[in-house]
Formats: sequence, structure tokens, C-alpha cells
Amino acid sequence: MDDTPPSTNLRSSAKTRRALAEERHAMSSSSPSSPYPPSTATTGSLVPTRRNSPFLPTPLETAILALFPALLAFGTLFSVLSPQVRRAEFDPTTQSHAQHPDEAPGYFARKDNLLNVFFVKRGWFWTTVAFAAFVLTHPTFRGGRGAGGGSSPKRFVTACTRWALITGAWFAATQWCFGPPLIDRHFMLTGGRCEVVLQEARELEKAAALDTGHVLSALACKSAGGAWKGGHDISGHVFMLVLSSGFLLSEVGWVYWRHRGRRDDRSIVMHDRAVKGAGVEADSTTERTGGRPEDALALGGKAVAVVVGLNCWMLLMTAIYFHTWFEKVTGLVASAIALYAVYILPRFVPALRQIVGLPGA
Ligand SMILES: CCCCCCCCCCCCCCCC(=O)SCCNC(=O)CCNC(=O)[C@H](O)C(C)(C)COP(=O)(O)O
Ligand SMILES: Nc1ncnc2c1ncn2[C@@H]1O[C@H](COP(=O)(O)O)[C@@H](OP(=O)(O)O)[C@H]1O
Repeated sequence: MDDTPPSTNLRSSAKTRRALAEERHAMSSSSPSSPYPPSTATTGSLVPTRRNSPFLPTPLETAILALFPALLAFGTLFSVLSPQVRRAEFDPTTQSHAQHPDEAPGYFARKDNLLNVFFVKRGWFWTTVAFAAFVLTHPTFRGGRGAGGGSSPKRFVTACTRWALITGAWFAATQWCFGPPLIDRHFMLTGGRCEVVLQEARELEKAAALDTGHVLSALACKSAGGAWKGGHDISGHVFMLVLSSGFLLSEVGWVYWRHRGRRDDRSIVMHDRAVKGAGVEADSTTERTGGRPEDALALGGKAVAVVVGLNCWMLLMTAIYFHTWFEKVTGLVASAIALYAVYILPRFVPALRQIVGLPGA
């Protein structure tokens, strides 16, 4: 007698249908340069299927990632058009408007706004907390083996590996890279230096040490009372806020998507150079959850949503009140390079994919 509960039967037949659909989809393979499967019609229907390029984000990913340049463009445009922002004095050395509460063009134009002090300036801590909450509470990572016999620990390990890589990128760019962080090295390579504004109260030796050009980081320069000026100052805020959001959205987005039973349209290049759907390597334990869509997020996914929401708000504030548009664009490009290396590169480098995996797969 079959004593399997009816709900389990329903779930497993839904799973089997999905697995078959993915298998059919995966059967059609092509060379990395061609977006089409060989016959263009091997997915069970006569309609030609176009595979996404493994070298680029999928259309859905592109639409979501477009939010960041859109926020930057909107903020920059707003700052140009808003009479209040235009009226306020802008200091190119500090990359900010007047900071006095009476003169600043808005609360978020001040560096001491609470969200900047407690959220962005500790941004990687919050990113790590949200990510940890996600991997510790989402069923995808739970237990020794997933419901269908797949390996949850492997998903956990690859997710943590991607966190370590993205954290390394943040750390090297903004904190330390065998000396000054990359953003500060770039600033000096483009002609920047630490200039001392002599004030009566400043100790002379300290000023002398600064003026010799030995100060190699923005932090050391500012904390010694110097002015970090002259070079191209990639926006650290834009870099970190986009990197954090891109990382969290990539990690949660694919797990959520697959958990909702949606088709994974990422393409991957196999060892034999064939291009297949990411489903072909995916762990079959990822399954549709019944109930409300937010159930597929779990508690950690909701914490991630809060951090991403605050990141986006602060990105908009940076876009409106701080930096030149070009420094914001370079911050965006720098974070895009790191995200590409961790989330797209493994799709067409199978050896790398074995180490870092694909989120949700
Ligand atoms: C090549 C070297 C690679 C080395 C890789 C080793 C990486 C080890 C790092 C281990 C750190 C783990 C961190 C986990 C927990 C934390 O995040 S605690 C740190 C909390 N600190 C922050 O979150 C600081 C965030 N702020 C910034 O990064 C900057 O303030 C800024 C937002 C980029 C702005 O820069 P400003 O100069 O202040 O304007
Ligand atoms: N959204 C925001 N809110 C408050 N301050 C911001 C900000 N975006 C950038 N800044 C400030 O502008 C300066 C340049 O930022 P960044 O290079 O990180 O993009 C930094 O000043 P401080 O370094 O004096 O704190 C930073 O705190």
C-alpha cells in the first residue's frame, strides 16, 4: 500500500514534470558563440528557442541590474534640475555640499545623516548579516540532504565562497590591498595627493610628514587633517552600495525564482564547449513552494530585501548630493566588474563554476 501523503505525491509529480521540461530544454545544446540550439527546434515544440548568451546577464537580470544606473541617472538629473540643490554650494574636494544644517540642501546631503553613519559606513557588516540570515533560514540550504536527495551543504559552501570573493573585492577596493585600497591607488595614479591645509593649531611635524607625499590613503590623509585632492575619486559609496545590492539580489533572486518553480534561463558552457541551460547541472531538490510568494524568501530573504531597499535609497542620495557624475559612473563600473567575475564568468568557465557554483542551482 502506498502510504505517501497525497501532497507529497502532487509535489513529486510536479517536480518530475519540471525535471523533464528542464531536461528537454537542456538537451538542446549549441556552441558558445551561437545563441541558438543546433536545430533551433529541439525543445519539444516547433517554436525555435533562443538561448540566452552565457557571457551576459539574462534579460531578467539585466532589467533588475538596470535599476542601479537608472537611480544614478535620475539622482544626477535631479541634482541638476532641483533649484534647492543647485543653490547650495558644492565643494569638489570633499565631494559634498555645505554641511551645516542651515546650509545643506537636505538632511541626506549631510555626511552625518543617521543612515550614512549607522548603515552605509558599516555597510559590509549589514550585508554580511543579511546574507548570513538568508543562508541560515532558507530551506534551500537546510539539512544534510535536500528533499530530493541533493546536496544542501554544497549550496551552502558555494554561497559562502561567493560571499568571500565579493567580500575580498570590497575589502581590496575600499579597505586594504597590500597597502592602500585600490580606490585610493587609482586616485593617486590619476594625479591625486594629500595636501595639507596649514592651520595654526596643527603640529608642524605632522604637517611636514603629510606634505612629503607619504600619505597613501584617503583615510590617513583626512584623519591627519589633509585634503585628498587632484585625482579621480571613484565613489566608494556607489561601489559598495551597488556591490552589496548586486550580491544580495543575485544570491536571493535565483533561489527565490527556482523555489517558486520558475524556469532558470541562464546558459552555461560545459567542459565540451556545448552551451546548455543551467538546469542541467542544477540540484533537483529545488522545488516549488506552495502558498504565498514571500514564503519562498524565508526570514533571511526579507532581511535582504530591507538591506537592498536601504542601499537603493542611499545610492539615490549619493547620486543627488555627492560626487561628480563621472566618479559615480566609475564606482558603478568597478562594482559591475566584480559582480561579473563572480556571477557571469563561472557560467562560461566550467572549472570556476565547480568551485563557486551558481546561486540557486
Ligand atoms: C587583496 C586583499 C584581499 C583580502 C581579502 C581578505 C578579506 C578579509 C576581510 C574580512 C572582513 C570580513 C567582514 C565581515 C564583517 C564585516 O563586514 S565587519 C566590517 C564593517 N565595516 C564596514 O562595513 C565598512 C563599510 N564602509 C566602507 O566600506 C566605506 O566606508 C565606504 C562605504 C566604501 C565609503 O568609503 P569612505 O572612504 O568612508 O567614504
Ligand atoms: N549617501 C550619502 N550620505 C552621506 N554621505 C555620503 C553619501 N554618499 C557619499 N557621502 C560622503 O561623501 C564622501 C565621499 O564618499 P565616497 O567616496 O565614499 O562615495 C564621503 O565623505 P567622508 O569620507 O568625509 O565620510 C561620504 O561619507
